[in-house]
Amino acid sequence: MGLFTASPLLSNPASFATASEVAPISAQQAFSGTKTYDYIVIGGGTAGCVLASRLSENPKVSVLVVEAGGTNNVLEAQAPLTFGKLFKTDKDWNYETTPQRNVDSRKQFWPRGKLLGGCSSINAMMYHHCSPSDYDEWAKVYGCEGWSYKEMQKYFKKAEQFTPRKGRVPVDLKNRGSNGMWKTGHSYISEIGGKGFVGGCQEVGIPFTPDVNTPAGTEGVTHFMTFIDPNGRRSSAATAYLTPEVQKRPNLKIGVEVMVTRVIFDRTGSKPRAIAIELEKEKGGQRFYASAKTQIIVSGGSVNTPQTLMLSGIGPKATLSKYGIETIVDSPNVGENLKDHFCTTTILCKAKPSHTLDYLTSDLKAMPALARWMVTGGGPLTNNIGECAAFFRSTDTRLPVVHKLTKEENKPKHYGSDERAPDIELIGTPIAYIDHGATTAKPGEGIFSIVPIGLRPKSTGQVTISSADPWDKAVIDPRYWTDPEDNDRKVLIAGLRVCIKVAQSEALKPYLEDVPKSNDINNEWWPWCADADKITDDQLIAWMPKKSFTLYHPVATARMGTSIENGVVDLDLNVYGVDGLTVCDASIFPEQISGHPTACVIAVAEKCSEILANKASSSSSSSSDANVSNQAHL
Ligand SMILES: Cc1cc2nc3c(=O)[nH]c(=O)nc-3n(C[C@H](O)[C@H](O)[C@H](O)COP(=O)(O)OP(=O)(O)OC[C@H]3O[C@@H](n4cnc5c(N)ncnc54)[C@H](O)[C@@H]3O)c2cc1C
Repeated sequence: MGLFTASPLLSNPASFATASEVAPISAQQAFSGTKTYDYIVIGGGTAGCVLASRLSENPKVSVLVVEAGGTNNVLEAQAPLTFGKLFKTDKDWNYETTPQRNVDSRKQFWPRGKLLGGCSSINAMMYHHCSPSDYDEWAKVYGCEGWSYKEMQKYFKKAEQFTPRKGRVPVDLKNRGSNGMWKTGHSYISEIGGKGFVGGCQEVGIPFTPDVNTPAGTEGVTHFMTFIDPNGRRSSAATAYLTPEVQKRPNLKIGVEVMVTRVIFDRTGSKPRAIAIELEKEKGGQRFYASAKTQIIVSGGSVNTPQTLMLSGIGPKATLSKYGIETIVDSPNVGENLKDHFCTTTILCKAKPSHTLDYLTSDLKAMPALARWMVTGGGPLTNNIGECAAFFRSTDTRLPVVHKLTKEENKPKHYGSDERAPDIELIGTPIAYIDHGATTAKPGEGIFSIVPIGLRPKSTGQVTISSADPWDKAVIDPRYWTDPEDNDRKVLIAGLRVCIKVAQSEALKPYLEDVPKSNDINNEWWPWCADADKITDDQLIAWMPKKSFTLYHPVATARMGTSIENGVVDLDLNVYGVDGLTVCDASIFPEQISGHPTACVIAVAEKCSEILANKASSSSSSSSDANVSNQAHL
């Protein structure tokens, strides 16, 4: 076990795993015949980086983390505004859903990060605890004792290192963490967003709140906090938790550009026990194995985690049998209960180009901003796109615009996690956000984008497999807008009506151009250019699916529950039916939370690391077997 030289990232599996044509079948065989660690983390993404870092803090244990993608050391994963340039590259799993029957039968593009840091390296950096009642719901409604907001707060704080920024509305520092590994603060905010959009939200009755991440809840309109470091760089889970110092730890190995194809079990005992992982560098290539004495943790994210579990024999028996996979545990909830956040088509307002960031989509015009960012760490390239947002309830009677114009049968029910928790978010963006950023404003034109998001969907989807081949993509069917009450769409009608009023507010006017009035839903500026009071529900319903899109927040596909009947993992995140296997990522959320999930994933991973460390120390202190060694076997 020596210190690493050269790059600590290992892309040759032979340097951290053992080549073999056959998988080990017993713990004894695995631990004597393959490279062995105490912990193996599958996926060096958002949760995986936290786990690898925290577990390897104990120099007595050895940790291997294996990431299918490569390094996060690329400009687009560092300069906040540029993350969209990683979509559809080799840093993206580049998923697509099945055709969504209630969304014009369109397939939906689902980017997921395929690099160290996972989605936290390619996302919009919006830092959000969501609603405190979301976690109380986990505890009270889903029986997940130990996961209430009061209990989670400690992990949010443990993770965070907040740096106040001059010139920003001050926040109460008692609610912010100061000693954590993950850096948070405020990014560049445009005037059109910070004053125009925020002022517009206030005009319609949404109060300003400087901090949506406090025990007081998340209602209001805010200048979003981001995960940005004081040098203007993205603070992803990789940059925060796998720092150069952490990467050099002799007890941590980081494998990259290698796929974990399945988990291997010892089935000689009364209960199957996870003992090893199988790896491949490319489809049909040499197989490698690495073993774990203490625990294997699956952190592949909400799409890949259920896929890996199913390929390993844990999932609905009928699905596994269909593809000739031997069932280790018939676990009916693997891949089920999928919830995502879904947006309507974006409302586009024609803005004065000097007030938006559309010019930065031209590489040439972006050069001065790039130079500024590289030298000072400041300027518009630190904008995170989701710079300002508002959270409110679709049934809030203080927002009469929601109700006055909506037909009785289209009025939504509020399914927030408590009576005060939001079910709608509006995001205001100083740039054209169309087709996930792929369609830009015309040269010389400026666009301010506003979009509502349904935060508490009732539509429930599925992730499943289409074969036993790990290189075949998982099948994703979120079943958007299919809930029996059609409430998901009704919530968005309410959201759109508020958006339109904000778009037409006095506060935004000084930043916008004039366009001719039109009531034609095919006009590029509709519904901003229409008479808000004459827009019908039917028009909104016809328009909203045209370019509606995911907000990239799938959860719950390996959810935590009180038994295998309602969950995949128990309250310590152990997989039901086997020993030695944990899941830790967004897939374990029992229910969708009302906002942006990265902070929650990181808090969950902080808690999971603590659970695992406590478990190891209690079993080593109670173990009577003096030969059981916690030392690395590299
Ligand atoms: C474009 C975009 C914008 C977003 N914006 C925000 C935002 O502003 N704020 C916010 O809070 N959230 C945002 N999110 C959501 C948030 O980033 C994710 O919910 C969260 O990061 C998920 O963390 P995770 O650990 O569950 O999965 P991931 O971070 O996706 O990690 C999974 C990791 O496992 C790896 N992996 C998967 N399978 C294997 C395998 N078989 N072998 C080896 N490695 C494997 C993957 O490559 C990946 O690195 C956004 C997401 C996206 C995609």
